[in-house]
Amino acid sequence: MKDFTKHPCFNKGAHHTNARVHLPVAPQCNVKCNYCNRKFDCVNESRPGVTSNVLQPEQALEYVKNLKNIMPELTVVGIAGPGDPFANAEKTMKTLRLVKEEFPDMLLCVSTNGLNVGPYIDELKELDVSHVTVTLNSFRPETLEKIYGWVRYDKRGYFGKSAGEVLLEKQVAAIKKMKSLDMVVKVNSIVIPGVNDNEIEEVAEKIAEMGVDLMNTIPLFPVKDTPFEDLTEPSSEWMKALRQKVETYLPPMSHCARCRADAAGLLGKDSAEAAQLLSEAAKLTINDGEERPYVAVASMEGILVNQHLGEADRIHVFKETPNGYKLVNIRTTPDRGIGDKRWLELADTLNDCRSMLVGGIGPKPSKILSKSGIKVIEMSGMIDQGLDHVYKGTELRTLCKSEVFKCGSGCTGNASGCG
Ligand SMILES: C[S@@+](CC[C@H](N)C(=O)[O-])C[C@H]1O[C@@H](n2cnc3c(N)ncnc32)[C@H](O)[C@@H]1O
Ligand code: SF4
Ligand code: SF4
Repeated sequence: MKDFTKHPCFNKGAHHTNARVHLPVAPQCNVKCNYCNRKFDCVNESRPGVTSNVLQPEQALEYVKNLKNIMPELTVVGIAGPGDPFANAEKTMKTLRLVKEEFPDMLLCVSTNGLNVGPYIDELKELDVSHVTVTLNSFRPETLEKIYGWVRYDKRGYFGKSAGEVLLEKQVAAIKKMKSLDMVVKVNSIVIPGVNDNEIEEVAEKIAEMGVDLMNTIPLFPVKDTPFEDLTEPSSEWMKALRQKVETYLPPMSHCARCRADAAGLLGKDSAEAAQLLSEAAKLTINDGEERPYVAVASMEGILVNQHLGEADRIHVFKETPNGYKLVNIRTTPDRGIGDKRWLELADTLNDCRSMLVGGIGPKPSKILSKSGIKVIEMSGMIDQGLDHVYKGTELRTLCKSEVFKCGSGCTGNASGCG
């Protein structure tokens, strides 16, 4: 039986003695919170959603191994972004599994918006993930509408009240299921002045009825370039009074440090050595996808992703090395005018590539390449950015096709796709 008293967030008594690490393996998110800005590469900012690197699961395991050597007081491994663990469910579950196999006594936890955790709860339980945090900000759709720009669930986008309704329904179902499996559940509620600050007691009452163990009322941290950037952060006196109200329903958490997605160390005392280990782990070459080590790129000059596949006579092929990305070779695309055969032959030519970066692509070739195991990514910009996305999982601002390249415009084709 694991010792739950060793979790510094769930047990205040442990926060001077027991350390936690957040593994930043989950860069994507399925929700747009109007207070969140997931900016990477900012070592000086200490707030949720920020990380200096994104790790692959295997890199994360190496990081934990090295960290445990210098931080024997490490008792908790959690995943809290920088996006949402279950918008990156495969990577999250793989990371938890790897850590559990290597460190069976480590406490495992995840922090999620709750939208897509439902299908993974049984597996989390099986992996002995004991502590789950769900961010739930209101029970009222008219308030949720003000907090969430959009919600993406099951490949559909939701806006306005319906976004809040979908999110709330999934959060409530997930919390109920987790409690039925006896998991320790904490709810985070971000206190947003003038938006949900007069509903926090209502949230406390309702989650207490659902058996939630702990409530963490977090004052809004107004972040630049977010819709809530101009709101005022609630004062500590105000937060204290609020926590006293919460206490009548369930235990409040009062020592949350609003940590980064790559936080490591004792709460409020993140370790500089850990930051160094994290950056080293991010450079490790991993074997995942070794049978397809390369990435194909449609580029005119080998620097930018700037070609529609239908227009490309040559494809640049890159690989990741410990010294950065290297061009492996340039391959000729099959001749035009042979219909689908052109794309089947191209798939064969690129059978050692795991992904292809293109400025644009028609539906037919996209389908054929994807079916043959090549993940097609439409983007514009520096090739290195696309390679970082494939190899390191960093976020990519994927432009919609019309922003990148209009099929047919500037193309000698007829805009009917390149098939
Ligand atoms: C970055 S999120 C990652 C986990 C997950 N995506 C979620 O939202 O629960 C971790 C926590 O930070 C909170 N958070 C993000 N931005 C914040 C801000 N500007 N002020 C206060 N809390 C914030 C989130 O609401 C969440 O409770
Ligand atoms: S769900 Fe979490 S990571 Fe996603 S936008 Fe909201 S706070 Fe940021
Ligand atoms: S953000 Fe709060 S709950 Fe999460 S690790 Fe930091 S102190 Fe713990």
